[in-house]
Amino acid sequence: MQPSLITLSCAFVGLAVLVCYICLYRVYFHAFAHIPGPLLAKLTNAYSAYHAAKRDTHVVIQRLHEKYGPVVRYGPDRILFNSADSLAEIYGNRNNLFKGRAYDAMRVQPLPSVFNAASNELHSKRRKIISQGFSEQAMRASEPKILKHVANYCNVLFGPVEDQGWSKARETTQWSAFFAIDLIADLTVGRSTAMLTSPENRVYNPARKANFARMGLAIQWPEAFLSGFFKNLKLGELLFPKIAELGKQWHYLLSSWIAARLDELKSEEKTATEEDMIVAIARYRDPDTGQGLSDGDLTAEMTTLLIAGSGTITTGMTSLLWYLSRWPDSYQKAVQEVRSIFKTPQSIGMNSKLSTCSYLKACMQEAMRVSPAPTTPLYREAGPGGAVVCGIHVPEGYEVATTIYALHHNESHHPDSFKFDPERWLQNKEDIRATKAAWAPFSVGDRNCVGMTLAMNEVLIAMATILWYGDFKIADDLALAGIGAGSQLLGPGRQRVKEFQLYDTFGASTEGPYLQFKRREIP
Ligand code: HEM
Repeated sequence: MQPSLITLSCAFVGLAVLVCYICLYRVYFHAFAHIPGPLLAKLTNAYSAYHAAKRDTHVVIQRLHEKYGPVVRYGPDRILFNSADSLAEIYGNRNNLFKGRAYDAMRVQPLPSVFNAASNELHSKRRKIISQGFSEQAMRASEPKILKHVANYCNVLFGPVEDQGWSKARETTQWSAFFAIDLIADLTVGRSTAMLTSPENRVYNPARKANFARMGLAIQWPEAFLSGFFKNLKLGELLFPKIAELGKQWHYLLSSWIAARLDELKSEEKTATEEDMIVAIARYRDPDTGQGLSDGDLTAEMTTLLIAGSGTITTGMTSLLWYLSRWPDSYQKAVQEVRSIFKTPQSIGMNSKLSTCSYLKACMQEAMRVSPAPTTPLYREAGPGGAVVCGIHVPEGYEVATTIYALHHNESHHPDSFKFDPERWLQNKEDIRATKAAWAPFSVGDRNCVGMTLAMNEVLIAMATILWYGDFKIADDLALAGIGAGSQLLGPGRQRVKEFQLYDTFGASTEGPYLQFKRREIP
């Protein structure tokens, strides 16, 4: 039987009343009604998903804080804070805030990992296990692999030369991404992805990028990617079909690498000779139960490491390359330091000499401040009874975050915040402490980055090796030189020419810088 016109009209009016009710409630009666923010953000998370799709989340949030102040409503049930205090309160260890549905929505693997585990209990169990892969012994074991992939990276960058010893312009985002994935695949599952050296393996790159884009959308609009009413409609996947499909393909590919390594381990003698992270992690046994991780849990954990340790390193490398190529004084000081500390390239490694490269380290910290890898707000959800952040009550189930990019450009913490100024990290101890309190590229607290030491070593070793072998400069070709730069044409918040532009895909994606490299004459 056809529904009558009256039935349809009633249904339409009913729906309109419901929508009006929800809108009025969210704007005037909601627990966050008193928090300022854009009207659309108060009504729906589709507002922040729109900005995730435009990849300008961090730029928009930084501007919203400038407009509305330190607390901004960025979704119906979400507020953002912007201070060192809020960073400590939200991500500090003793709060009632957890990774919740936003992290569930990002998950593709059937089982949770250390990254998206909601409960403290599961997280601390997993963190203990994963830390086996980052122990001092594991770090020492990783050094030869780091050096091998850094050598491949340098060979490509300094590669065939064209004019007066200078290479042609290299798009460093792409090469740094290949370096990062080759290295992390080798460190985690002993796999040679050879993206730096074998063009045929680069076909995976679009799937890798799509996975990050999917994560960026899902964290902003969890209800479109989670089970329930919307999942039946597959709204997230309907709106972004290519990203959703390619993103899943990346997971299938990583799972197949992990499965292959697990099969190898089972067929090897009990003591596997190759010390990749999966060996250290699979070997772990719970002291109480004697149990290790199941294959499914191992797959979830190793997938997390493969994803977490690739895009972030790419941004770490490219932003450092960008700022050193744009700030000649800093570049010269870093070159001088590296070439005076390391007499030979063989002496570069995870050693005491590396830790004396204080200027290079300051450059890295400063690049990670101005253009940090995490561009999305890392939401935390209030548990039963709610939480209090900077004096504001957050009811159970509602979410809060301090956006790292906005914090790094909060002028009260980092004056002249868009200036690349490594000297900030070389002042007296008191000032450095204040700078550091509002610096969080690796987040803080018990869910901070487990790979932080490894990541900093990778970036420092790679950059020290590049600077040891030769020089780099901005591409001569003006059409390429500007790629990655800010410009008035890119719109508000992206106008600063010397700021390396980030594009939010959960973590940052980047384009450029295009640089030319030249080996130096070794004295
Ligand atoms: C420059 C490089 C890196 C940056 C900037 C970075 C940044 C971060 C940040 C901000 C978080 C917190 C995420 C959240 O709260 O949702 C995080 C977590 C994590 N990172 Fe990194 N990361 C880097 C490199 C790495 C590497 C090389 C690995 C491993 C190979 C790694 C593994 C992880 C894992 C497993 C977590 C989850 C930790 C937990 O929840 O206990 N990261 N990272």
